[in-house]
Amino acid sequence: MGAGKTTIGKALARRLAYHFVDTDHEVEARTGVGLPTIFEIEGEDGFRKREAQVIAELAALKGRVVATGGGAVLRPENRQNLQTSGLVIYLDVPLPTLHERTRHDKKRPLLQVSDPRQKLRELHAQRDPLYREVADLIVSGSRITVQSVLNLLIKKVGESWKR
Ligand SMILES: Nc1ncnc2c1ncn2[C@@H]1O[C@H](COP(=O)(O)OP(=O)(O)O)[C@@H](O)[C@H]1O
Ligand SMILES: O=C(O)C1=C[C@@H](OP(=O)(O)O)[C@@H](O)[C@H](O)C1
Ligand SMILES: [Mg+2]
Repeated sequence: MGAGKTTIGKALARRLAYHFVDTDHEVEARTGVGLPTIFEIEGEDGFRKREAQVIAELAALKGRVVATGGGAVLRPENRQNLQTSGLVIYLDVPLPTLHERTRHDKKRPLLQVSDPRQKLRELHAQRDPLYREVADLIVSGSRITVQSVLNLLIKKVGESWKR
C-alpha cells in the first residue's frame, strides 16, 4: 500500500497506449460500494474472493496494465494468474515512504489501526518474499518514476513486452 501501483500503473498505461485496470476500482465498480464498505460487510476474505475473481478474468486479456491491490500476492491462485498472464513489476518502496504516503488515508481498511506503521511493517515482512517470487522486474526506491520503470522494462525484455 502506497508503493504507487495505481499512480505509476496509470501513467505507464498512458505511455504504452495500453488500457489501464485497477483491480480495487474494478471490485468497487462491480459492487457499487467502496472498499471500506466491502471490508465492513464481507471482511477481508470477502474482498479477497472478489479481488481473485477480477484477477482471474483479467489474466485472460492482453494489452493491459493492471494495478493490483497490495494484498493480491497472498493467494497462490493470484500469483499463478499474474505470473502466467503477463510481466509482473514489483514496486519496492521503503517502509517510511509507504507510511508517509498512506498515513492520512481513510480508504485502506487494513491501516485503520492504532499503529499503522507497525501494521505496514508486518504486511511488508509477509508479502515482500511473495512479490519477489512472482516479479519479473523489481524497481526499488522512494521516488520511482514511469521513466525508470520503462528503462528497466526495455533493458529486461527489449520491445517484446509490446506484444
Ligand atoms: N512514484 C511516486 N512518487 C511520489 N508519490 C507517489 C508515487 N506513487 C504514488 N505516489 C503517491 O502516493 C500515494 C499512494 O499512491 P498509490 O498509487 O495509491 O499507491 P498504491 O496503489 O500502490 O497503494 C498517492 O498519494 C500518490 O500520489
Ligand atoms: O494491501 C492490502 O491488503 C490492500 C491494499 C489496497 O490497495 P493498494 O495497495 O492499491 O492501496 C486495497 O486492495 C485494500 O485496501 C487491501
Ligand atoms: Mg492502488
